[in-house]
Amino acid sequence: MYEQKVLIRHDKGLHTRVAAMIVQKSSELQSRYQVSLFLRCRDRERIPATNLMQIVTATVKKGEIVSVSAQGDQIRPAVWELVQLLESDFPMSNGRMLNQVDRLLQDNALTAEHVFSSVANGLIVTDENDIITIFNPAAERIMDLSAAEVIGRKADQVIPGSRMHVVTETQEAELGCRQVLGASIIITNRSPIIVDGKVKGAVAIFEDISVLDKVTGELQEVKELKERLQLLLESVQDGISVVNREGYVTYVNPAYERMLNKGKDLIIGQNVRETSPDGARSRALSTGKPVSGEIRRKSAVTVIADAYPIIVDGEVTGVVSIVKDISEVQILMEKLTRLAARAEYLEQELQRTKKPGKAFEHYIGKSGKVLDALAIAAKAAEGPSTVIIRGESGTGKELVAEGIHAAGPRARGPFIRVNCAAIPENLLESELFGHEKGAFTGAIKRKLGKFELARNGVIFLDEIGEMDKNMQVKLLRALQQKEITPVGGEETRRIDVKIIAATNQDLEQMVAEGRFREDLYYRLNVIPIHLPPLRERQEDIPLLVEHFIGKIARNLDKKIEGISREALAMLMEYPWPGNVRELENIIERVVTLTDHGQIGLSDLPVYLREAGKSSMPSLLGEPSVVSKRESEPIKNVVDDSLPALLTWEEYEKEIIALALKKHGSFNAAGKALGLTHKTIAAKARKYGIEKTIAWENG
Ligand SMILES: Nc1ncnc2c1ncn2[C@@H]1O[C@H](COP(=O)(O)OP(=O)(O)OP(=O)(O)O)[C@@H](O)[C@H]1O
Repeated sequence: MYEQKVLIRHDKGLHTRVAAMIVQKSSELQSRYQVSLFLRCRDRERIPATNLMQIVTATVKKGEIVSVSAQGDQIRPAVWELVQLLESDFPMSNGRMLNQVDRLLQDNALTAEHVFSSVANGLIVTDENDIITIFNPAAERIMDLSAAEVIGRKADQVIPGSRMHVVTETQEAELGCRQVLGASIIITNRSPIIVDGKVKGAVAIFEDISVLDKVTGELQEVKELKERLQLLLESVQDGISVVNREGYVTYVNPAYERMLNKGKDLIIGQNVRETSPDGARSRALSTGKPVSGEIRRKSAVTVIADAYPIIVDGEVTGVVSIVKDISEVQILMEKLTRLAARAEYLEQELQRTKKPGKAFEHYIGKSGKVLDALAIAAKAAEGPSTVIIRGESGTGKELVAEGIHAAGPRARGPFIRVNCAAIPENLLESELFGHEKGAFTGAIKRKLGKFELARNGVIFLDEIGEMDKNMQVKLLRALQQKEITPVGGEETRRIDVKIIAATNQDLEQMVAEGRFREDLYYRLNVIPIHLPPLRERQEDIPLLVEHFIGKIARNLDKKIEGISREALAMLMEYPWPGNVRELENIIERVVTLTDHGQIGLSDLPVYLREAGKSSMPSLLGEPSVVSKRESEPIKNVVDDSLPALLTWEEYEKEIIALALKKHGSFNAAGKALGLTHKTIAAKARKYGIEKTIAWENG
């Protein structure tokens, strides 16, 4: 770049009018020589030689050196001519030139005025006496004052809280001052105007930031709200996820990541329509309706999810889902269900009048048949094999089953008794295998079956011969596969129980008649134990009588010394169709009703005595209650014309037929004889006397 230095000789230096002449000349030279001209003084930046304001504010004095430079085509003549002007005395003789300079100055003044008027900020200028010289339209608007009434007057008199005079005095700028003016908030910069080191007044530029202030405040509130929400989302234990209208996951909180055991980088960006098209979120997105209570397995946990569509102006723009980990709850539910079922069972057991015995020592008997049976039972207790206990009603099958449980390795586990005859056929399956109603509600309404209740213990299937054939199939499957399927459920459950079945029925006969499945018979008949009827072990009667007298007297807090020889002989003679249960019942009644220390012949029920006389029991007295009216004539059931000795079965048939005739129902006849109604019914069927009762009862 070509540059030439010039010494300024003009007395007033480059003042306004001189500067205007330089600008005018430079414009002319630039267009004539196709160049751009610049001035530079005191090592400052170059300034365009056509910029009046910049030349004036450079305040170049007489005697200072100014560099003139140019860029473009003919730089030398252009620089030379401008140097000539700068070195001259700036003659004003040329009238044309004078006019042009004046116009330039006028234009510049108008431009400045226009700039002041158009700026959006308020502008106030005061002179060194605090007199307002400029008050632009924005200042009028913000201050609600008209320029006409304030220009020419002292600022601190017309502008409330004005500090222009302070700035003029101190010559120190005040920047970013916040000021409340009526309902508005104003921010002001005030600066002193210093020319040639002398203060010439002050300028204030200010703007109304009320709206900005309000927006800033709102923004701050939104920020705080966002922070709070963020904190909330991060600290809740429920998993939260958000998907957008296309189904892409856009947000997940840390709890959600934990539940999935995956970082959010792997989750965000997935599309739920692809990863889980039937899930709650996909459905809420497609239908625009909330989906709640959806149970899902996620990673290692079970969760319940609710999904809510985000609806903006009637359009679904995404979905928020809230997921709760219910694994713990499920475990607790499970425990609760188990405990509730167990409590219910125990309560039922308590209701039962019969007190269960503890182990084999409670099974009284020293006869060979009893010892044989107990030896097998003790062996059977050691292993896991299925046991079936056979014997007439009242022979103590349950007592032996309890003994097997108590003597075996599962003694610490439960002993669960199921009377297959007492439960209606349609309920037996759910009683044994349990039932459930749906995955979640099932956790509450689910009922555990006896097989599950007996886990780690023993299940005692009493009266197995009464089980209906459909149920026999299901039981067989359960025993073979060692697992059960609860009613209404799909999942199978392993069973871990020792099975003891019992029956007083002739299972072999039933198999032959097709009433009991052969395959189930073999599956159950692994270790059979036969309990002898009491009439086949008369030698045990004294032991049992002594045992029951002692036990019952203790319970009733009575002092009974024993039983007379005659009375005992009579008890030993009686055939005991109801076996030990009948004997126990009779002893209980005798002990209850007797008033003296030793039980004598007269304490025994009349029918026993009559049976003793004729070797046959009498049923027309009060067999179930010890008669207090022993003197009353008792009609002998046995016709004198009958042969003296009949077979046991003939006696039994006669006894049962008479009991049915007298009492009219299986139940009442059973009670009278100390037998269950099932046994009575079975025997009646066996002897073909059930029709009699139907006919008799009309
Ligand atoms: N050998 C025994 N020693 C002591 N008590 C016995 C004996 N046998 C049976 N009992 C008692 O007789 C009653 C009936 O016994 P249990 O219920 O075990 O008979 P069961 O053979 O299972 O009868 P059912 O076939 O009618 O169910 C019980 O109170 C039991 O305690």
